[in-house]
Amino acid sequence: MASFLKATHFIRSNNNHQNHPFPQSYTPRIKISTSRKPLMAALSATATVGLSETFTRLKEQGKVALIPYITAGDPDLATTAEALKVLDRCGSDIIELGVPYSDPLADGPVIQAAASRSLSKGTNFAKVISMLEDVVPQLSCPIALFTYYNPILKRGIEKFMATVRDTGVHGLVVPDVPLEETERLRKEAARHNIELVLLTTPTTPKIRMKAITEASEGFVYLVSAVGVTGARASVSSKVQSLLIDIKEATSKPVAVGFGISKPEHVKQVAEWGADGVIVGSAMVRILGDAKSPEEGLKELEVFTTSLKSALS
Ligand SMILES: O=P(O)(O)OC[C@@H](O)[C@@H](O)c1c[nH]c2ccccc12
Repeated sequence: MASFLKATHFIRSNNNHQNHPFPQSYTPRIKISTSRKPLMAALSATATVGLSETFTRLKEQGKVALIPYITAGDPDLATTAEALKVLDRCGSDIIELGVPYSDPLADGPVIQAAASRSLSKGTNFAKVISMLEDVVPQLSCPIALFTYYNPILKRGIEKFMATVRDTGVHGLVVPDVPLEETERLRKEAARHNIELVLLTTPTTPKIRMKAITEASEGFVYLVSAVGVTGARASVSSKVQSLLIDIKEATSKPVAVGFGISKPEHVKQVAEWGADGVIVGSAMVRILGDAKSPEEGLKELEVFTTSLKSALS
């Protein structure tokens, strides 16, 4: 207990401004020492399947990936299992599944509320994993697990990766780890054939953005707006120039998330050259506001289908 608390404190207290939701995306004042161990062994073990292969396949077809995000356990894990199947059936190319966490500092009200409802129902990491063990074999698209860093540290990085990999999860998104600290995570992820997706934001300096694109696996997550997750009226036109900058820095696929909640948004971001679009809060809201799980799943199906057709 003490050691993971200390580790988390270390990460946060080294950031320029406290509790910055995206420590990957800006330069910390104090350089955090990183292991010098070569990554060769780890990298040679990476027979990447999953996220990057999905993007390669889509690119060949001239298509843009639809990546919904939902929070596990809201309204309950049985509904999450069904929701994953619905999302898969409606043409999702990758699904980002959030592990609920009590201090979701990068999340806006919709996902925060979903996480606390889920936690109050008793959802925990072990239960999410056992649900996934059951459902992943029934899905045709890869899962990227979203979690804050603390639950990983609590279990131990290696054990966490092994557990996640055993469920057949292909990717991992961890927003609150500074780039300098991702080396250990990346190494363990690579050893377990998990693609660790890193995030860049509109305020990330170019040189750091380049480093993020180099270190990111699967795809690069472009956060479209400063702030926290949540549906917005429109997608900032700045995304278009950010995409140009990122594409100059890397040939890896780039998926845009934050505030994308309508078919028009999805279409717009695709036209600006994104390789994927991530839609979170709008999905989470549907499941959270529904009168019953069945209603929620039906609405989710309609909504996902409408997003998918905006991409075809
Ligand atoms: O909810 P939005 O605005 O549609 O954004 C995507 C998002 O939900 C998902 O990728 C996500 C959920 N929580 C996060 C925290 C940080 C970064 C990304 C996320």
